[in-house]
Amino acid sequence: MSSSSSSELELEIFQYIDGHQSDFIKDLKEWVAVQSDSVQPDLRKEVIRMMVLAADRLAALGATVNSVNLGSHQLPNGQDLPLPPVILGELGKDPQNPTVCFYGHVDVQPAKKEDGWKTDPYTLTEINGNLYGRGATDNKGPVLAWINAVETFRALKLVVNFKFVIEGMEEAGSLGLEKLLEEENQCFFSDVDYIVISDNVWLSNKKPALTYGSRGNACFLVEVECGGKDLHSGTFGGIIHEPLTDLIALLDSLVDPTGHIQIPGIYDSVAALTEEERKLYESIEFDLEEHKKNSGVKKFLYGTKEEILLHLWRYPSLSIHGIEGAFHEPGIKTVIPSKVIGKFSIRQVPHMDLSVVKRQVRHLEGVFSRRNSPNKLKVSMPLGAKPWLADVNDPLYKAARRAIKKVFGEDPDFIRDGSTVPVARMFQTITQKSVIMFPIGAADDGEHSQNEKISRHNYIEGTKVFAAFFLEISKLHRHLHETSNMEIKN
Ligand SMILES: C[C@H](N)C(=O)N[C@@H](Cc1c[nH]cn1)C(=O)O
Ligand SMILES: [Zn+2]
Ligand SMILES: [Zn+2]
Repeated sequence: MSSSSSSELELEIFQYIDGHQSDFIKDLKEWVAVQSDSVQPDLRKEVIRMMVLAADRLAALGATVNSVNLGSHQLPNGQDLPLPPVILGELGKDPQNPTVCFYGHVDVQPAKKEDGWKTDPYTLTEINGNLYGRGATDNKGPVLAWINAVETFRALKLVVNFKFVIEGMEEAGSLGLEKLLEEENQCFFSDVDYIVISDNVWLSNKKPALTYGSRGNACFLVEVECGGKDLHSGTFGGIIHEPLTDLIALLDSLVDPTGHIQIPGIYDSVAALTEEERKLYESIEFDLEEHKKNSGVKKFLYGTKEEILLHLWRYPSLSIHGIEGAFHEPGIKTVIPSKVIGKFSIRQVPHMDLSVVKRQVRHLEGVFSRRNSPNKLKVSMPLGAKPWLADVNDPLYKAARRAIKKVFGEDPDFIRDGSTVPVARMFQTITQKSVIMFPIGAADDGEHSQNEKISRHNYIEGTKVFAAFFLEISKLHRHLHETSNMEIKN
């Protein structure tokens, strides 16, 4: 930590954080132990239990906590499932202080030991300075780092008013959240000055970063059905149009081997790359070999740093995620599945429009009709999140950059992210407040993957960075207000 220019208050705070490392890790262990997987319906109870834990943690901090009931949602099979509540928390109301609203989520992606985890995904395990467990970096670790930074301040002196938005459906598309934000815009958000999201990772394993843009995501289901039951492939194979064969042809029509999306018109509205941007990309430090090593693959689709960054941040991508209804167990089963559902998503970028993308995906209907199959095709887009882009000249970025410099001793990378935090764009559009993505996880944390982790270093120094940020944003905010008051007087 570079503390040459740190104030006494900062040093006191940093010492407090260092001295409470084991408490902070114990908290994370307790949270990781909850299987708050929002994707699998049978684990919804665990997500709701997790929301109670998070609400209790905020209440213990002294925050006023409102767990807002969002009702329920319907699954594609017609089953009704309760949505977890969204927590709106509040701590401090000093009109002299800026009000910073933090967003985080405490639901996680599915994880099973058999998927190839070295350790039990729901038992936080420290190996060589890394804390392994589902949700360690996405997003329980960063949420706790923020809460623990707030706790540190509360033990001393609050320089910021805090608000919290904690949800439990981010991994399933933040269902119900947009409506709540709209309803609360004139109430809960009316006195918020700044919004901070810490739900992504740095571009590098070691160098900190601040994120000013992210892609959106349009998720699609492609359902192909023949009769009402599975069939014996000896009795019916060769005489029927098989749903899985149709589906594979449909999925194959989406993207070519170079990664180019084959849906006509999909690239039409992608914002043109400016010369300034191109230069920016050239100047970004990015270790292609490190990134390849993190992914575990042998070769990327593109060979240069600039092409890789452009295809992650500036261009859309299409990924195929799975096929429901297809036989996937080990061994052989000579069956023809009667109904299969292909799942794919398109990460979109400015200025792509979700409704246009949805229309363009009707390309699948054309491919299907050329197959002359009597089967039933249904294409739907159950989820659509928009891309987000922020202004790096906002005071939020200045304060965060100073905090990073103070704690990590170097300036952050200014990056975009290829993944999606649906709430980023919602906050921006609905509240019109400034939003920053302020990651503390590293590029090799393995979000959504086996052996997800956050390093002890990032977790603890990340807590310090958030604490340093509170001081910086409070200084900057006061300065901005004094300057604007002077301008009014003159
Ligand atoms: C970046 C964030 N931690 C995350 O993982 N977001 C998910 C959200 C999502 C998008 N479509 C469906 N869920 C992601 O980018 O996959
Ligand atoms: Zn996340
Ligand atoms: Zn995630």
